[in-house]
Amino acid sequence: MTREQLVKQIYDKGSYLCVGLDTDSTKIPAHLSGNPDAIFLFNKAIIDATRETCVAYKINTAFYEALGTKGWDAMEKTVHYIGADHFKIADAKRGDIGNTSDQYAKAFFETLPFDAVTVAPYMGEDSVRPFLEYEGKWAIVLGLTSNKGARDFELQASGDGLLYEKVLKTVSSWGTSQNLMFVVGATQAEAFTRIRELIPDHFLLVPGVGAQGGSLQEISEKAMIKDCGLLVNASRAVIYASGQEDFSSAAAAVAKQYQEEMGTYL
Ligand SMILES: O=c1ccn([C@@H]2O[C@H](COP(=O)(O)O)[C@@H](O)[C@H]2O)c(=O)[nH]1
Repeated sequence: MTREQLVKQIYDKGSYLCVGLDTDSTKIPAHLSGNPDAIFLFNKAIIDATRETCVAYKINTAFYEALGTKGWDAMEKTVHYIGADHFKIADAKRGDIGNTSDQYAKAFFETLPFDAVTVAPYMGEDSVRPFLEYEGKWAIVLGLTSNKGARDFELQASGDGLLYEKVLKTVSSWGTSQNLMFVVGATQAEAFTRIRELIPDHFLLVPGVGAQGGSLQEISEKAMIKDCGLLVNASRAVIYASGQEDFSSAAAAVAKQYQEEMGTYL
């Protein structure tokens, strides 16, 4: 999906919500959990309930890889079920020497129909470049993450700035704002103004609202740009809004609330 197509979806829907399908097999409601296809059926119900209110889905591959082939099959069915109108992110945090990254890019962009893969920048340019070589596909590079471990490296001094600032500056020269986004955690709201000085045009994937407590209002006020430039992810707050039979209507209601609030900032 191109930037133009993504932006059109955002303004047509009045939403920059990304629903995170962090589907934990231990949290599937009881009426589904005995079904051999429970993970996919849960995801399908969430997707059907949130399609109109979000523009993207983020599949965190860890939750599927943890289940072996059964989990990978559920992920594959899910990404196909989402379809072409939504931006599909594999949150896999990949990145390795060039010929290995080639294979990761092939796995998510050719074998599976994802639009974007999250990539760790630590191994440098040759580890990221393979994800930038597909027309209409995106690398979403970890910039400043939402967890407390961000202090261990990302927020440490490096040269005349902070390490994450160096990552944003350097990585942004490897691609363009048409094929490269950055992950910035919603819990890092005080950094958003600085981040927009460094990368004024790139889309940001922002996890950390909902369960991690980040403020949608603060992020939107500080980091929204003229064509939005934001995808805000919520996983647990949406998909586990209820643990009962009404889980999909509860998810729909939470996603609708996010959409309504986002509509006021767009
Ligand atoms: O800095 C980061 C990078 C990735 N994540 C991922 O986003 C979701 C957040 O889930 P919630 O349930 O909405 O908290 C999850 O997949 C994380 O692995 C992040 O949280 N922070």
